[in-house]
Amino acid sequence: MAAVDAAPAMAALDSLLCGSSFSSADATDVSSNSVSVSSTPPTTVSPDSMSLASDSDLSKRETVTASSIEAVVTVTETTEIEIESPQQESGRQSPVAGDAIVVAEPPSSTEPSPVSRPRRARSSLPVYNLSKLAGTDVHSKRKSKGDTAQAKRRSTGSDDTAANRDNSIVGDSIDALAKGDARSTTKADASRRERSTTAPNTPRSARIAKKAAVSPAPAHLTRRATRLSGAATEDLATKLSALSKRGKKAVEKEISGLSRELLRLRDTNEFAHIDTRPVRYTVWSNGKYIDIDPSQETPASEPPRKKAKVEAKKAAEEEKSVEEKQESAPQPPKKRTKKWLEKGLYAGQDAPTDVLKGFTPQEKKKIASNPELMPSGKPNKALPLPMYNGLRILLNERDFKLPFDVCNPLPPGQPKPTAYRTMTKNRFVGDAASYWKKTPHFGDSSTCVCRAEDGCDEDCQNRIMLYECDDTNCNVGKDLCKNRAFQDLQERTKKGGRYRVGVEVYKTSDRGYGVRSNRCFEANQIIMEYTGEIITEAECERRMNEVYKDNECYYLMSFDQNMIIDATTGSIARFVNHSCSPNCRMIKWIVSGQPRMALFAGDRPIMTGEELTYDYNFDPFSAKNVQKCLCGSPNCRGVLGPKPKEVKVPKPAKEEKKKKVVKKTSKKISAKISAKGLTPAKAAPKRKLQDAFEFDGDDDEDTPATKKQKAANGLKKTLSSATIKVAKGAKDVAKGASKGVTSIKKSVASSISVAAQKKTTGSSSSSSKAKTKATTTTKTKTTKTTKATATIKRAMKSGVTPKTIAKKPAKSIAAAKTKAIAVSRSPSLTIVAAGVTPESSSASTPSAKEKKSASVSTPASATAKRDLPKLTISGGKTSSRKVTPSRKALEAGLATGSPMLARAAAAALTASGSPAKASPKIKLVGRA
Ligand SMILES: C[S@@+](CC[C@H](N)C(=O)[O-])C[C@H]1O[C@@H](n2cnc3c(N)ncnc32)[C@H](O)[C@@H]1O
Repeated sequence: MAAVDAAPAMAALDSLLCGSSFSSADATDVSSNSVSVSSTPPTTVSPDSMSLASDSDLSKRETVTASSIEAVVTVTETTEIEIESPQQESGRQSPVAGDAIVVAEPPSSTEPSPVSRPRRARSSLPVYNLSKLAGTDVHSKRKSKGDTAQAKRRSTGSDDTAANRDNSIVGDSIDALAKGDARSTTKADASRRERSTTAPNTPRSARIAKKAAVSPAPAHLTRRATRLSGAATEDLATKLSALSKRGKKAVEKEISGLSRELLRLRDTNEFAHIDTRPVRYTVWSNGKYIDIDPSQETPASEPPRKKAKVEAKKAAEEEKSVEEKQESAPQPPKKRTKKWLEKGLYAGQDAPTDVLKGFTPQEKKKIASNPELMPSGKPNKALPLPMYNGLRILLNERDFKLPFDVCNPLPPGQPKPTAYRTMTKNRFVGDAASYWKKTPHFGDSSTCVCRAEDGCDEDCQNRIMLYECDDTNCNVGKDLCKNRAFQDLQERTKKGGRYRVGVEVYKTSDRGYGVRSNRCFEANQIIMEYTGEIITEAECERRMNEVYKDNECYYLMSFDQNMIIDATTGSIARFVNHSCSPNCRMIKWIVSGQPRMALFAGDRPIMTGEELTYDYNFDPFSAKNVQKCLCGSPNCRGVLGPKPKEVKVPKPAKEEKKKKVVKKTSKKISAKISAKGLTPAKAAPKRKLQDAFEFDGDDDEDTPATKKQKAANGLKKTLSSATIKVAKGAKDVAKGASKGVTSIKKSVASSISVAAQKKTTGSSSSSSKAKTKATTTTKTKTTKTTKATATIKRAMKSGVTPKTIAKKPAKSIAAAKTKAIAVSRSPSLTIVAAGVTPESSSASTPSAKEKKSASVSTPASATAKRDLPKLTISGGKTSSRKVTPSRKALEAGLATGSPMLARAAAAALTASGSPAKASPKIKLVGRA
């Protein structure tokens, strides 16, 4: 052992230090105690080969021991084990064990070795006590009996770190190796032994401790204890200085490298097992991940930087808000502006301009004497008084109540039809479009002759003809023109909203759905357009048989050119119910050359909340198709059918024949429709020729003003009857106006196309002449596909300028305020003859005498004529007004639906020196 070479020792040390921190711990394996603690002991003790080796083997083993530290360790271990073998316990001493002990004994006899112990003591030691080796003997009985020494050991041991212990041992080993003598080695061994004595849980240690307690510990023991308690590193450094350069470097390198690395690691959160990542709370619902708003997460989960940012932001915001507060503080609080309700009971209805209208002179005096009652001229921003009675109420100082719905006329949430598809514009479907294009019969409008001050009022020729003014046919201009109902409607409803639209569908108690007003409407004001799909008769038939066969209600209405509007997909006007005393009318107008249907208010204003109705006036064709009318008006006819007069009026046999032929073409479909549900549209009555000129039953109730309005708005007529009327009217006009009209092909026309062209030659001076060409095309329809056209062409020179032609009749019409010439287009084509209101149409029929003299022929209804206003021409003085022949012709022409034809006829009349020229006055005979 003394001959141990330093080089292999250093190499061994090197290998010991090159590893983890546990490498140095492994170095403690040189201690037998360490071995016994760290290694897994066998459960049964049996002498190994080394313990049984003979003396002769000893020399060999020593050589091995000298060759490497590991060998030394092995030997030592073996020695230790041998010492504690049960064979020794039985008194049989192994030579190896004895030798080993001898080697470990210090040479000096004066200094007792701390590790030397009596053989007796050694033999009494238990061999391989598992609990001791594993360190679990602290829980043994001895501990519970108050083994203070053991407790002390344990507390001492807890102070010592493993590293210190290891270092001290390594230091001892190095020390010994560096000295290179046996004594040093022995000393190192002794230190190992001493180390083993400090190891806990061995009875031997306990005994040593007892000894130490009795006698003071030797100096070297004290020093070693100090070393074990923490000064070992310094010692190590001191001792390393004794090493050779190479060894020192190697050791320093390893140690310093390790410590640096450890230092670096120690500062990391990872090393300290600190998780700084934010905790994200995840929520899963029904197998889906729900992302939580990060702002809802606990602030603790925010990383510090983010937290700092958020805090800074918050602080900035607070500062800002404080600044704002400071800034806003001195400012006076904003004045709240009251928003007044403008809608309600009077929505859409202008207040009367003349507040004194209708007051008696006494009342007027009273009002004048009380200036408070007189209107100040300032706009009234308060809740208005009842519009027409307000002033009177104030005057008489009466109490009054405003209706409950003055500001909220209709409660919301009305039930609506399920299949509720709307269409705001007509749409041609199938063949309808192509067929429609072939007959541009409405392109004959000419510019009206109204003046700015007139503003296209009731005397506007476009209005009379039910042509809407636009940029192409208006003399007044958009700003002043009042004949633009459809444009007004579009503007009104463009923005939407219930008050602008003004109508809503609601559920009636007994007639299915209906439509009521959401606002007020003036008399004759446009309310809504009747739109839908424009289809041919064939398509209508197909739909009736295939699509609507199970329907209870149909929304089909005869329109124009044998077409039908199917409003199943269309505007809500289709829900308007019938009434025998309606407050509205359905009228067809020509807008930009195209026919359009719309619902207009009747002759009296409509108040908010009223149900809107019009007279279907359709022919059920069969008694079994008759539906009971539930309108509830006093003059209810009892059924949804034509007006009684229309049924009562006897018809000449000749006309009956004609009508029968006409009916053939459309009866088939109409009958089907009426059989299915008696809708107003398809089942529209086939008006008889004279029906178009008959009065309604409520004629007597109508004032002249009412009649005028009615005349201006027209009356629905059926396709076939209108055709006849037009054909006949055209013929009569031609006869009466000039007798120069070549011919009109009489036919059972389904429609009439009247085109008129005005050709003006020369300047606007009085010498200039106008050339007017009037063409009337009558389409015959004996079958659906055949058409016969009769064209009347007349080009005549007129002695009057176009201005004369145009203005004279206009003026004449304006003068006749009590009468109106109206052409009303019903779903097929409705014509109201000159001087005839829709309701008084039968009264317009001139007498036979008048027919002869005036040549103005309208289909007659002899029964009513005496009661009705008549338009006639006489050579004498007129009782009411004077009308030129051209006016007469114009009026007659208007009856056919074409102002141009009328003008042409008038020109012809003038030029041909007809009786009309000789007696150019038209006598308008009013009702008695
Ligand atoms: C075009 S729809 C009108 C809207 C219909 N009420 C609805 O709910 O769809 C026509 C049908 O309404 C019913 N109707 C309309 N006015 C009526 C009245 N005055 N009396 C009874 N039924 C009426 C009839 O059934 C008629 O066939």
